[in-house]
Amino acid sequence: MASLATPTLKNPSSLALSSKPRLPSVLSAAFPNTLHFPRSNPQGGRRRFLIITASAASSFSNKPTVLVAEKLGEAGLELLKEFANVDCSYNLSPEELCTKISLCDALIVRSGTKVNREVFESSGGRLKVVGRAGVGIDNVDLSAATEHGCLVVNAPTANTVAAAEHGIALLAAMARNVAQADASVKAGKWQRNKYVGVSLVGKTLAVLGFGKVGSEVARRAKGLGMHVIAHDPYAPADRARAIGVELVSFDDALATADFISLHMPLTPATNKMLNDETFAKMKKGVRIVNVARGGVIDEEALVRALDDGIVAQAALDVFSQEPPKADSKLVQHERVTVTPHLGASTMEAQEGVAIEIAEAVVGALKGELAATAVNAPMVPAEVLTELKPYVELAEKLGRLAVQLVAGGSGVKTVKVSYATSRAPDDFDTRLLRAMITKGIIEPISSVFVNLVNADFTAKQRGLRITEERVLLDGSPESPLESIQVQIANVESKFASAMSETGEIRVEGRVKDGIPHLTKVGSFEVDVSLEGSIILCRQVDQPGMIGMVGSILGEENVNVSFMSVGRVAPRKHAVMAIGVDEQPSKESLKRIGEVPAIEEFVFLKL
Ligand SMILES: NC(=O)c1ccc[n+]([C@@H]2O[C@H](COP(=O)([O-])OP(=O)(O)OC[C@H]3O[C@@H](n4cnc5c(N)ncnc54)[C@H](O)[C@@H]3O)[C@@H](O)[C@H]2O)c1
Ligand SMILES: O=C(O)[C@H](O)COP(=O)(O)O
Repeated sequence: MASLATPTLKNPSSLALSSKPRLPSVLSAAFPNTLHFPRSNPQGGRRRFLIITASAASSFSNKPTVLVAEKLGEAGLELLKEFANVDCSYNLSPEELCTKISLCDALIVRSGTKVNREVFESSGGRLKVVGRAGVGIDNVDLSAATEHGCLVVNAPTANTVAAAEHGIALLAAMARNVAQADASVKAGKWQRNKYVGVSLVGKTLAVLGFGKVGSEVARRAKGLGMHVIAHDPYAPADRARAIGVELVSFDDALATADFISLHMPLTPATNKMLNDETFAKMKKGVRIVNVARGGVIDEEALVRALDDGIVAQAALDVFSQEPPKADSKLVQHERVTVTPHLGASTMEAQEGVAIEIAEAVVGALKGELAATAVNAPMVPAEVLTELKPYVELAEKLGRLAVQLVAGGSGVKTVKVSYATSRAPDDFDTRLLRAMITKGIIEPISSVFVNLVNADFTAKQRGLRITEERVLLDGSPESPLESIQVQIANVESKFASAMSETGEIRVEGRVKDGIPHLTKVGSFEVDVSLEGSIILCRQVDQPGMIGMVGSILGEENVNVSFMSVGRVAPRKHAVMAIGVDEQPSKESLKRIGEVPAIEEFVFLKL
């Protein structure tokens, strides 16, 4: 039975980008719908690349537009302006942000802008990068970013010292009532007995969250003569040992600390970590510093703990709502010292953060894989170069396999086998998996798939992709021998594509840098994966190639490749014909009418 149905390629024009002369061949081939620009690493380290989706080739012929929605240091702005049109629009309302965002390729924010789902939805697919000029990314909806294929980068290092210094400043100011005493003197009072403080030396400080800021706070607190302990479920013990800090359990930290300093990110797990229950476990008279995020403390519980005398004092730079309400009991509390989220606000840190984020955003727009990507895997440049032809092969095998499914839908279970002699830790399949996913999903949906959203998109569509490595003997010179893609639990419109075990099976390998289809079902074939392919199952007999070739030749369709795979002479054979042009329906019908041809399918790559 011949099949004339050809699934429509939803986005054939996307392939046009790959022939744009300005695209480096490695990356344009890797992601035809993407912009990829390599950039040298100023540190002289390994170059990394980011795969950025380009909604329109035309947007690249002009400069990209970067919206800077909060104040950014001059040095960073200068860097951005060398590459992009920069729109500095501060204090936008959420509605104004949503309106503007559809005209922007990148957005840079600090902690004051909520980059929520609506922002990504309003961007209409144009927004490629969100740059968070700082560490905390709790104001960016990462799930929504990933779903929209938008990369999020942050600037995780430049404000570490500033935040640690602010933590120490609050610690000392709180212990010595600096803010309260200052206000009192300015109010004309002289209350020396009222503002007697407590000493830091010899006291136990518990650092909760022993990351970059936490460890810098610990280092400084030790210099002040404090005994420092830390709790962090993920911190390496050797880092703590190197600073002379003991890692302890959460409960031990709470029970022994005279001072607690918070330095963990705000996540669902850390949200309201300090609450009525945990305050009850603290030493009476404990003092708390928070330069992390307001949300890690249940603020109403803190007011109760202050009033009950469990917490003697608190010094807070951050609040669950910023700015907090003017009549907030916590802010107005006499034993609470507050600052308006100033942790990162030093001249030096702001210049550093601005440069760090501008470099990350420009690099990302150029196609570099950002070292500070928050929601995408990083693939080193040399790995990309090596994988380039396999990346093409992976996408094309995905495209072929899905076009072989009867009706093109119902694809839920895909099994991918990589035949390789590389050790598992020397063989990263994320990019290949993303490309197979792209190949499978794009022809049958309107979804645009890239490295950022491939796994998410697969999961969302209920597509389960399992991977296995078939270990080969031999030299691991080339990363891969072959890739096999199997789709289970579906019918095929080309029965010969079914394997003995009932899956649609296609297999390919790279020959002289060109991806080839080498197996369909149980039939060995050999056709380069360029243009389009006609697969025919026929009774093996002389003259078949000539017969089909002349039908195509009559309408000037150029045959690029032909190969026949057969089970045995004069039995069934599968003929794979590569064509540069798409044959007309009439020609395809004539091929189907050749008596020896039992079934055929036309597949677009
Ligand atoms: N006030 C400011 O202006 C300012 C400035 C910089 C950073 N910050 C905040 O400080 C946070 C920390 O910054 P960083 O650069 O040190 O980040 P980091 O990622 O280097 O460190 C965070 C640490 O918290 C740990 N952690 C995670 N969950 C934890 C838990 N449940 N209990 C204890 N520890 C946990 C992590 O393992 C990590 O070591 C940021 O996320 C940001 O919210 C605030
Ligand atoms: O997470 C951070 O980096 C700090 O909270 C700084 O935030 P900011 O950029 O709004 O100063």
